[in-house]
Amino acid sequence: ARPHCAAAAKARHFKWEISNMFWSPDCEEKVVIGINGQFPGPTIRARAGDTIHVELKNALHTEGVVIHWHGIRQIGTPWMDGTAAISQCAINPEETFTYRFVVDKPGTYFYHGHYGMQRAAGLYGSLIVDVAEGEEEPFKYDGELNLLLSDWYHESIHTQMVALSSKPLRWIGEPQFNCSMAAAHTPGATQCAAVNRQCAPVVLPVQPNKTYRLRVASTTSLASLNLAIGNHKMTVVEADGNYVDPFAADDIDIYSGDSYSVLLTTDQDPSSNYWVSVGVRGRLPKTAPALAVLNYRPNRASKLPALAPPVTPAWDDYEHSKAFTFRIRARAGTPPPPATADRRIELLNTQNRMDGRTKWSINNVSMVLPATPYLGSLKLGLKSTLAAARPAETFSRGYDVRQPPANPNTTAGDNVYVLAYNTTVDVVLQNANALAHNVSEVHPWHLHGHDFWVLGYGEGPYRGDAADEARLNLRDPPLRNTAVIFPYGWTALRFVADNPGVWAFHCHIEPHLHMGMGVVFAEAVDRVGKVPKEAVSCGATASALMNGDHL
Ligand SMILES: O=C1O[C@H]([C@@H](O)CO)C(O)=C1O
Repeated sequence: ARPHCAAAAKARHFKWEISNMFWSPDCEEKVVIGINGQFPGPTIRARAGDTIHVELKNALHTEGVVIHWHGIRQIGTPWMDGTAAISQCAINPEETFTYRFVVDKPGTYFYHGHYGMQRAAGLYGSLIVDVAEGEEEPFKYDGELNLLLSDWYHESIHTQMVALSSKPLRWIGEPQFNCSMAAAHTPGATQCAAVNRQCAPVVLPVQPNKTYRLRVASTTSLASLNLAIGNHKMTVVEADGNYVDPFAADDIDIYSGDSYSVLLTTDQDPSSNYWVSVGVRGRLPKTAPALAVLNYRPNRASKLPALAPPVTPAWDDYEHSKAFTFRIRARAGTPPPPATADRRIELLNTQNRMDGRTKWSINNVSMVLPATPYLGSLKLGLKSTLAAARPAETFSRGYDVRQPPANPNTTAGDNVYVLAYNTTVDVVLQNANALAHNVSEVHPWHLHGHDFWVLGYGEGPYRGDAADEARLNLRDPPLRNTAVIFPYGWTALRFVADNPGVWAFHCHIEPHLHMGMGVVFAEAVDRVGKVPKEAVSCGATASALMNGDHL
């Protein structure tokens, strides 16, 4: 027996400089936001229990920046969540801010910009947390592979943000070319030869007859994706940093904000390489599938696979998507949800018009973020932080989710829900028809500060009656931080408000968040510990601090 070593949690220090730089993600030179001259940013690797220190210098010339640690709950450190206008002030050019937080749970995570649309400018990277020293994963593997999926636009995010805020809307359209860094082998895209390392095809090197843990996460701006590997099955074992009941799949769906681990056994003809295909889901695929190479060593990586790339399911095959999603169940041993909730918040997702612009609204209010981050202003109890009225807890049962809104006019608001400490909260996300007839899109919703149990899904309007209740799974619902709503459907989530802070909950599609598709949970703010001044010294909070108020 191995002597049990006392938890050897480490402090892991990183020094980052964030700057704009020329890069060619798909062999066409553009400007990306890079970290230490790298795109995507450096991978952070740590063990559960470690403390991450990222000393971040903003070297963008004229823009603020923040980094959100997607999937890390920031228990006790809500000021380190990295959401501009919510958990902290944007870090000004030439300023340095140090993120310090504990990664308490093993899993596949990532980090990304959370100010304006900076994620879509390429500001992201992987964050992988291994089990604590001396502990073991509940499955075995011989090696590991990691894919961080993204999409890419040739227009700058500045152009995109102006277009999205224009009267009338100038929709940014579908991503220009690639769905991942792996795009270079896309049939027809001959300009993407592997001569330019910045757009060279991704190669996943493997040995025959081994089992690999493939980590996959999606930080796409818009696209929902599906991943398939020629002739290989995958066994899904982890979702969003939580173990799931293992199940085999030929292909997996990955929405923006999702992460998975799958086990892959290299039991195919070792004289060949195999294609990994990444295709678009849920929206007309104007972007060709991206390809990576599963390279059975010692074959050369450039040896073309004998088989054609696997064809990912049709973009609008929602039955396929649902079948995959519904198979995701918690692994035995996962904490079960409380049997009942104290509060149910029902959120109707609609596309609307406001003053000639196109917006996304929640219960007919489109979210706008304040000049002063909530964590400071609410902690100080500054008057006029919130509007007089709190947002609606539900929507009219008479609303026809199958039709475009009868009255498309919407208003703007803070969408801040105040949650009492330790209450159990149910959220029902209700999808609806967009402005155009017969259009209802997929929206992946991401919650900061928590995992939630995904209790269930339904078609059409949620009524909260016995039939809807019967659809809820209280036995083995998966814990996740991102959950999708399918077209015209609803999704029910449950979480316990046990992490004081101010947390964003929003559609992870970057342009949709920009268009107002989100809410904020102000959770037991009176119980938030001492907020570091450097996180919230701006706007009305800075004035109050100068006047002698204390955080
Ligand atoms: O927000 C969106 O706007 C467009 C379309 O609805 C209007 O052009 C689209 O596809 C979105 O997802």
